[in-house]
Amino acid sequence: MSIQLGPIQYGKAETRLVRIVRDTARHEITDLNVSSALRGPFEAAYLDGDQSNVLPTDTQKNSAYVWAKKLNPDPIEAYGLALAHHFVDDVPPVEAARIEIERYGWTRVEIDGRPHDHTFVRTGQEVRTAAITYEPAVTHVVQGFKDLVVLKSTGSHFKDFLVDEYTTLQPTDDRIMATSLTAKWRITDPAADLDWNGMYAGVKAAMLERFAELESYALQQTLWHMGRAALEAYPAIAEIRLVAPNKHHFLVDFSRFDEPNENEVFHADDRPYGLIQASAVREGASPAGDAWYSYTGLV
Ligand SMILES: O=c1[nH]c(=O)c2[nH]c(=O)[nH]c2[nH]1
Repeated sequence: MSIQLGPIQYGKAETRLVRIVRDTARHEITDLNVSSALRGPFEAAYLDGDQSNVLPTDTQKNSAYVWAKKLNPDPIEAYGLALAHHFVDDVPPVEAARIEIERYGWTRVEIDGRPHDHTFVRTGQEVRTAAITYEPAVTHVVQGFKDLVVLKSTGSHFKDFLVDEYTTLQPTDDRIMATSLTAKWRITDPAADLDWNGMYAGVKAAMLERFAELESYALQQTLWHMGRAALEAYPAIAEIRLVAPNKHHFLVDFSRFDEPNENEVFHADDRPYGLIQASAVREGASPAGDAWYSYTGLV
């Protein structure tokens, strides 16, 4: 019986770093969770415990800190690309690097309507994500977000579904649609001057507009149209993947009470939930390669 070593990668996961830009009295904050993974000829470390090719994960953590100092890590995609280039270009024998970043949002506290220079409040909205894979013959950036909680209180139907002897669900022409959306979109070999923050805001806005305006007959349909909206808005995006738990809101039965309940009071159930996944791919797009080969599973 022959047992072979399979695919390997190693690195430092979840380096929490906060960068303050304080060149003026008006500070800027970038709050990150950074993971790096190196890919290359590291078999000896696994097979024999030979560390001669192994750049310690502790060093990778330090590099994440130093690169956050060298350059303001905003946009996170440019920071991730620079860090990946460092590992591959400066550290033989590293052959490819994967950088995964979560960015937590902060906005300025407002006092008497004026944004404060150095006091911030965490935004409860989505976590922005980026995954950079530098190989180096090809570069993939997967930009995205997770935990974007959205809800529409009407404009959603679910009816005419397949029914068998176990089906109890009632059809509806007016329900709440809500989800906590994860979206990731791939740009392969991005242009050097790509406006990452602009693309992020634009994709999010395009998807939210479609979510709001599409008369929905299923979460599946809504996701497909949201994904299409992103690809329509940005030709540089090769494909997009969406994951959406259907956050069910069940109408509370008021038949025992002396009150009507005309789609006004719901029970927000947390589990089980439908879990709907979708993707949209541009025809003729460059191949995905290892763009989706994840390290931490966080982004
Ligand atoms: O949008 C929906 N898609 C489904 O597949 C489904 N299944 C279900 O029970 N409710 C819903 N809603």
